[in-house]
Amino acid sequence: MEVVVNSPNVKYTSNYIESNYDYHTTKVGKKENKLIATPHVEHLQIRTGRKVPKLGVMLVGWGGNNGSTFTAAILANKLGLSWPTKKGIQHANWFGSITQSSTVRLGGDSDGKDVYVPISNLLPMVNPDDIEVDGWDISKLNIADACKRAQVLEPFLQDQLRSLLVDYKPRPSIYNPDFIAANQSDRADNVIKGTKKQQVEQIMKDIEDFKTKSGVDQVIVLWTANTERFADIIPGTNDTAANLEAAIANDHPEISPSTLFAWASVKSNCTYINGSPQNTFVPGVIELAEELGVFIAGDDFKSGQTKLKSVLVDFLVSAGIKPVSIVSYNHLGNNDGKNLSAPQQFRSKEISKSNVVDDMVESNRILYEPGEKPDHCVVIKYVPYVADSKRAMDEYISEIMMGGHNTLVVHNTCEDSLLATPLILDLVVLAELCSRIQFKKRGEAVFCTFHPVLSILSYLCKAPLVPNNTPVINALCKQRECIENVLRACIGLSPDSNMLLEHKVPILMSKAERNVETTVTKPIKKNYELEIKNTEIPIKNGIN
Ligand SMILES: NC(=O)c1ccc[n+]([C@@H]2O[C@H](COP(=O)([O-])OP(=O)(O)OC[C@H]3O[C@@H](n4cnc5c(N)ncnc54)[C@H](O)[C@@H]3O)[C@@H](O)[C@H]2O)c1
Ligand SMILES: O=P([O-])([O-])O[C@@H]1[C@@H](O)[C@H](O)[C@@H](O)[C@H](O)[C@@H]1O
Repeated sequence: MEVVVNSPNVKYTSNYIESNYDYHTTKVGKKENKLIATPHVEHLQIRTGRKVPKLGVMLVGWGGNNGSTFTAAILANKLGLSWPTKKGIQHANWFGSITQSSTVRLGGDSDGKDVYVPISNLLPMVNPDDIEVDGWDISKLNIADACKRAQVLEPFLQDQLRSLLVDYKPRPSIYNPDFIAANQSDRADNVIKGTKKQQVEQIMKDIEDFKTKSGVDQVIVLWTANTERFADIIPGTNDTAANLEAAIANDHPEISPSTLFAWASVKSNCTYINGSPQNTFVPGVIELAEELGVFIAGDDFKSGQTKLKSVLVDFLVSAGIKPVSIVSYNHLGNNDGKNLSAPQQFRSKEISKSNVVDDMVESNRILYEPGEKPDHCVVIKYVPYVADSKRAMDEYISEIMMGGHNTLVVHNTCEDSLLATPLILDLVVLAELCSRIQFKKRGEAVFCTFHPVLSILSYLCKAPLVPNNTPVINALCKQRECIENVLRACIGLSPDSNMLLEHKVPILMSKAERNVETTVTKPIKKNYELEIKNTEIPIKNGIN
């Protein structure tokens, strides 16, 4: 059901949803041994384009487990397919996608009951059924055969899609054996020859060719190819846009395929998203994106073990419990696992999986001294037999009061690609939506967009890429609230504070809830009356 906001601060025109939104924050300063908290408000005008474009998604690594599964899922949902399984009939769905399968609390009805709506009802979003898919792979296998190779989807479903998927053929791609595991070389039968400059030119031609042939209005390029080793950041080579452009022209060996794809995409005015952990976004690419105002986002889909970690550690630390040892082991047998069995590629993944607790640890100086962190160990092993069915085992040891310990052990088995595929959808749907959202301070003339480094997509990434000198947030609940509350602001609704005072304070409660009239008239005791203005919070034993 569509959501229409009844407010003088929200206007629906034929082209935009416009909202006057007061953005409230708290500025904190220090004065002697006090922290001074000062409420601050920015009076904003936000407008969201109502026309949803026809979206094209070009996947790098299209023939992989994630890429082929994503393509099959788009068609299976579009065609409303179902298939028999040993437990009965299974219908296509998008479980695991927040835009397709999650809801938000809109507010309370006249009976005081919470009203929840699909998150996609808040603002006009791309319908997955309308997405056109294309892409590249170093393996020339068509997508029907790629699905078979991936061993992710049931044969009964694959059989229904084969006649369609067989016509999806990945475009030749940029292959550089120096950046992915040597064990991937047997797949590389579909590569673009030539210099790096020629390869970039071909990628840009491919994007234009896809646009022309598909008739899409907008293209988003997303990397779901193999994890690459980290590239060295070399001053004079990839540290600025100009130097990177020159390095590409000079065929510099340290420019990775993923950076070439990012460069070509940004030059083609296409949002580029990195679903893998490598440092595709060298400073030269970030500078180009900022100069051209093109969105980039990443890194590394946050799909399973790490997603849970960004909830569990947040829960423990915010409960005043101190995680002191985190060991995350998993084994899997898909091609991703095969590629990650090589040390340099594993190192990329180890980095993205290891930094996810930093913000939560940093938030609590009662538990942790400056610089103190839990032991954190990441292990990934390749065991072919389990294929895409990843087995993850985690152990969390925490200190509780008076020298006690709490040990949480988690065992998690999942088809890894079925956790990542819905994230690909959310990344492209939300990135496209963000391209239609603009902000300005009330009274000013010019609207601006989000910063080109689209950190609002952090919820979907293990190692969020954020604008320089801005905070990296990994706590999943905060990341999800960020998305929810930005969408609410676009339709003039305040953040859901979860205070629910309307159910706690008699003067706000409904008559039915109050049921004892006298509590409303009960005099408020003097010492409860607080004057809240520039609240001064004394600093206790050095804790800010
Ligand atoms: N749960 C998940 O599946 C998950 C979670 C987080 C991150 N990731 C990352 O997503 C990526 C894809 O995962 P997957 O399971 O689909 O892996 P996959 O190995 O099945 O697919 C990768 C595909 O990329 C292709 N490829 C490699 N180099 C290429 C290049 N330069 N250009 C074009 N294609 C290239 C390979 O041929 C392969 O088809 C990996 O980097 C993985 O680490 C996956
Ligand atoms: O998202 P997550 O489950 O923490 O991490 C996953 C790893 O556990 C897995 O070994 C790897 O193959 C996937 O690419 C993904 O990165």
